[in-house]
Amino acid sequence: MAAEDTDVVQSSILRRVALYLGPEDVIAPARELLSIQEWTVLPFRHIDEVSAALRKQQPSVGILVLQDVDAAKWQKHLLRLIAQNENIRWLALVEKELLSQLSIRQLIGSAFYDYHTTPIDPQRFLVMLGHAAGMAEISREALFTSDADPTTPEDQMVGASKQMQKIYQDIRKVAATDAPVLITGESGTGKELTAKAIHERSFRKSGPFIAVNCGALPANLIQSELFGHEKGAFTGATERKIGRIEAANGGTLFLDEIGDLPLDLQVNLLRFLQEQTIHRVGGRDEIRVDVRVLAATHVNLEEAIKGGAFRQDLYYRLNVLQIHMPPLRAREGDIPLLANYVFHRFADERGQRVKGFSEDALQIMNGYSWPGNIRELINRVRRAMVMCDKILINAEDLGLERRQNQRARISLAEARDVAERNVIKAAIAQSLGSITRAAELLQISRVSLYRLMEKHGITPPGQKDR
Ligand SMILES: Nc1ncnc2c1ncn2[C@@H]1O[C@H](COP(=O)(O)OP(=O)(O)OP(=O)(O)O)[C@@H](O)[C@H]1O
Repeated sequence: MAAEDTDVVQSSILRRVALYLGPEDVIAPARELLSIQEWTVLPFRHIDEVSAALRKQQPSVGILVLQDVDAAKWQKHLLRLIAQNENIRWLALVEKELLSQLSIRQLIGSAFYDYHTTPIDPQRFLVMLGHAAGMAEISREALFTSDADPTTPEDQMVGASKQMQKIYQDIRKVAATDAPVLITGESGTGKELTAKAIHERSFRKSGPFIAVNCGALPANLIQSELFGHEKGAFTGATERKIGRIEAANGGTLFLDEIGDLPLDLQVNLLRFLQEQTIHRVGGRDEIRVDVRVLAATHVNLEEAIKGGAFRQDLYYRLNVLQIHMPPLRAREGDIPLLANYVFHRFADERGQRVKGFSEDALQIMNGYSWPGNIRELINRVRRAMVMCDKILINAEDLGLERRQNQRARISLAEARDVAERNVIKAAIAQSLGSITRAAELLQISRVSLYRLMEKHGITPPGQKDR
């Protein structure tokens, strides 16, 4: 995947994310409409925070409140931000009186996509925001879309967190080689999607992508499923069958749950990886096959090797390159993006009144640990979209509040602990990792926040939670 493709992949979802630098009361009148129209507005107090956020997020629109006449200062700030990400469309919010200043008019004319005078007229402001996002997307596409990127909506990888930026980089790097890749990570983190992305960015992209779930096939069928069989090879083999490895000729074979492959088949697979040839079951001929193998596992294969369930030599063969998919709870800022993505992708399934998520739902989603990762998020949001009969989906529609209620047998102290931890994690996520901002949101000092993070085992952003 070219660096630019990552932007294409992200562009459709980041359309409705805007950075906002200015006092809350200026944008407050538009808050309700923003929420109904499914905009995520990320608030900031200082220009340095905006700049830091741009290293992690790539929204389509930035909104700056120009509060004073120091046009030179704003110009400097803006040039810095534009240099960081030239795809963002910047909008100015400015008091009518300030517009009489020539320097401010020059600044707006030269560096901003559009402006709006305060106090905000929510309807007009939302139209302007929509145009800016649309333009950002069009120019992104014009710059980056190429015929070489066959990404379909179903295969889109959504995520702007630094953890996902690293995955996009890794995909790009391994796609340029033909070596096996082992993709590790918890269930539902996107291992198969990553395998497809590697295939689609490799020189094999016009060949087949064949996925086999080694855990889902019965042991007695798996050999013929993978290697094929000749007619009469065993009872019931009435026809010659081409196996999945052969079917992947010229393309990529994705072996999911490789840790479930029986030991005897691990030997056969190893031979194939070493020699690039196979024998169909019951066949004598050696068949040459040109296939790249990608494998995935959610179990620790090193442990499986120690326990004798997995061959070390096969592990070394498969693990030439490795990509580790981060769990959703560690992907800073991606939960609201994914929730909105699912909301749009399955738009035709949702109740007619449903227009988006309540603040409360977004907060609870941010603080939840998502043991089933993205697959669980997709399921919960889809179900909520169908079941919700209000304008905004709330925590109960997502089945998350109910889960907490089910824990009613825990003590009050434990419940407080859980709530405290969740609120802190949500504030840190909402602040894109800025401890200062998170402390402000929580209305406590930075020192107290660090103490509470220590208490709950929440590590500062950039490190993994304990
Ligand atoms: N970054 C992402 N953006 C959007 N959708 C995603 C993303 N990652 C995964 N998904 C979706 O989440 C679901 C689970 O992904 P996938 O099957 O790739 O996970 P997996 O890690 O292979 O799961 P398992 O270990 O259970 O096989 C799929 O519907 C996939 O399309």
